[in-house]
Amino acid sequence: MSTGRTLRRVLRNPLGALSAALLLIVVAAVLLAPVIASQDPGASSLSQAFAGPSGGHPLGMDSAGRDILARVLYGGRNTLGGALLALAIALVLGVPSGLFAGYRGGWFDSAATWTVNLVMALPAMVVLLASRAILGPDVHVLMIVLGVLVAPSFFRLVRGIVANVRNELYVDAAKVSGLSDARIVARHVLTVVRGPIIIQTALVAGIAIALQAGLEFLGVGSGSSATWGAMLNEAFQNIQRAPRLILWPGLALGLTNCALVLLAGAVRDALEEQAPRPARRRRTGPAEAPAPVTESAAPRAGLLSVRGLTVAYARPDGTDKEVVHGIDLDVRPGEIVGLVGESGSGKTQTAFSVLGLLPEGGRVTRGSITVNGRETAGLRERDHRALRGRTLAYVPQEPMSNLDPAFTIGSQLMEPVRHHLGLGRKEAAEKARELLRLVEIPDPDRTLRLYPHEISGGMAQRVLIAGAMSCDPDLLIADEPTTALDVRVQAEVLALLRRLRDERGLGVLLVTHNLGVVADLCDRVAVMNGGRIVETGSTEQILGAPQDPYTRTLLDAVLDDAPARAPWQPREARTVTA
Ligand SMILES: Nc1ncnc2c1ncn2[C@@H]1O[C@H](COP(=O)(O)OP(=O)(O)OP(=O)(O)O)[C@@H](O)[C@H]1O
Repeated sequence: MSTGRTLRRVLRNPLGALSAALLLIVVAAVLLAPVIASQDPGASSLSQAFAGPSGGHPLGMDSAGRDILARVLYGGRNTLGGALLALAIALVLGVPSGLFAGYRGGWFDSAATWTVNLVMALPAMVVLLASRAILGPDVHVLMIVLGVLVAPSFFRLVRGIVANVRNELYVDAAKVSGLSDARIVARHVLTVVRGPIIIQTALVAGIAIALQAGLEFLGVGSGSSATWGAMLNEAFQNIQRAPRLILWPGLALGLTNCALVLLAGAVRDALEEQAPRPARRRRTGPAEAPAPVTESAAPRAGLLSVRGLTVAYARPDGTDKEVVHGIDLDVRPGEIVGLVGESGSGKTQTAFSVLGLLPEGGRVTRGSITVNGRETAGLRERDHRALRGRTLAYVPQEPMSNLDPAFTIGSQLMEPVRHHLGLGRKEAAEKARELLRLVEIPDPDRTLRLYPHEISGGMAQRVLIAGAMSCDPDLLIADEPTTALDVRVQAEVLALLRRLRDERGLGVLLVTHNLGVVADLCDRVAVMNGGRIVETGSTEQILGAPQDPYTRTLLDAVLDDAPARAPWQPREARTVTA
C-alpha cells in the first residue's frame, strides 16, 4: 500500500485526524516559541513569583517569577528534542541491524541477537542513573543512552518481520529475476516493515518523552534548562501553594503522549486494512531412497549440461546430508526436458543448483554444471545473479505467492526490465505491455494497473512467465508451473510454454511429478528417485517402454494401480515408437 493511501486512511479515522492535528499544534507551538512567547524562559523576577495570569503572561509566573508560557514552549523544545535524539539513536542502531540480521541470518544474526538480549536484560532506570553519575548531568547524553537502551525493541521488531518476509516466495522470485539483495530489501522488505516501524516509533517517542520527564522530575536531568519534567518537579514542590503550576507541563505531557499513542493506533488500523500477505509454502519430503547411479555417456548439451552433480546440506553436528547423488542432465536449445519423480526425490534441489539458489546450508559438493558452455558450479553470487534473468529464468509453482501483494502487475514486470535492460519508465512500461501480449493476456493496459489479488491464478502464472521471458532467456526452469491451476488453465499454460519453445528456441527444464504434463509437453524425460536419476530418454521411450522398475511404478501409480499400458500414448499427436 502506498504511503499516500495510508496517510489518507489515517486522516479518515477521527482519532487519527485528531491526534495528528494535536501533534502538529504541539510541534508548531514549540518550534514557534520565540514568536509566541516574548519572554526568556530563564528570566526571573522574584517580585512576580506565583503571580496569576496577566496580559503579558497569559499562564502566569512560576515560583521563581519566570513566565510559564515561555517555559512550557521552550521546555517542549528540550523535552521533544531529547526524545527525538533518543529515537534517532534507537532507529539508527535498531533498524539496519534488524534488517541485516533478519535477511542474512548467520553469525551476524546470532551475535546481534545475543547483544540485544543482553541490553534488554539491563534495568533501564539503573543504567540511566549510573550514566548520569559517570557521564555528567547532560540531558542529551542521557537521551543517547536511552536511545541505546530502546534500540533492541526496533531490532527485534524488524528482525522478526524480515526473517518471515525473507522466506516469502516473491522474495525468492525477485532473487531469481537477478535483483541484488539491496534492491530486494528496498523494494520488498522495507515496504513490509515500514508500517510496524512507524507504529513503534510513535510508541517509543511517547516512552522517551515520559522517561525524560520522569528523570527531570526526579531531579536526575541536567536541571539547568527548562523541560516539562523539570517544570513538573518544581510544581510538585509547590503543590500546596500553587497547584495550578502542575497544570501546564502536565497537560503538555499528557496531550503529547495521548496523541502519539492514538496516532500509532490509527496507523496500525490503516495498515491492517491492507490485504494479508499469503503464507509461505513449506517444502517437505520423504526420506532418501537408495537407487543405482546412472552415468551418462552422451556428449554434453550446449545449453545446459549437468555432470555428476552432488548437493548436500550441512547438519548441525557438522556432517553433510547428501540429497542429490551425482546426477547427469542435459537440455538443448529448443528442447523441453521433464525432470520427474515423487516428492522429495531431489528435483527442486537440482533446479536450484542450476539457478545458484540453493537454500541456506545447501551447496554443490561435486560435479559440473555448464550453461551455454560456461561452468557455473561454484560461481560467485554476483556472477550467478548476472546469469539469472538474462540467460536463466525461473517460473515457480505458486503464482500468487510469487507476486508481491503490495505492488501492481505493471510495477513488478517493469522492475527487472529496468534493472537488467536499463530501460526508462516509459520504455519499461511498453516492454511490460509487450510481454503481456506475448503471454496472450487480453487487455495488457488494464492488467498492468491491477494488483495480484485482482487477477486469477492462471493469469498470475502467465504474468510470471512474462516476467521470466522479459530478458529473453535461453533456458527456462519451470517448477511445477501448472500444479496450482485448474485443468483448463493448465492446458493453456502448457500451450504457451510450447509456443515459446517453438517460436524462440527456448530450452525448458520442467520440474514436475505430473506424467500427464510430461506426455503433453516434454521432448525428453529424466526420472529422479532418492536424489538419483534412474532413467533418461525420449518421452515416448520413458512413457511407452520404461526400463527402470521405479519408472514403471510411477506409471502404474498414474494409471490407478493398473499396470502401465505399452506403449503409452501421449496426449499430443506424437510419433510413438513402441
Ligand atoms: N533446506 C534443506 N535442508 C536439508 N534437506 C533438505 C532441504 N531442502 C530439501 N531437503 C531435502 O532434499 C531432498 C530433496 O528435496 P527436493 O525439494 O529437491 O524434492 P522435490 O523432488 O523437489 O520434491 P517436491 O516435489 O515436494 O518439491 C528431500 O529429501 C529433502 O528433505
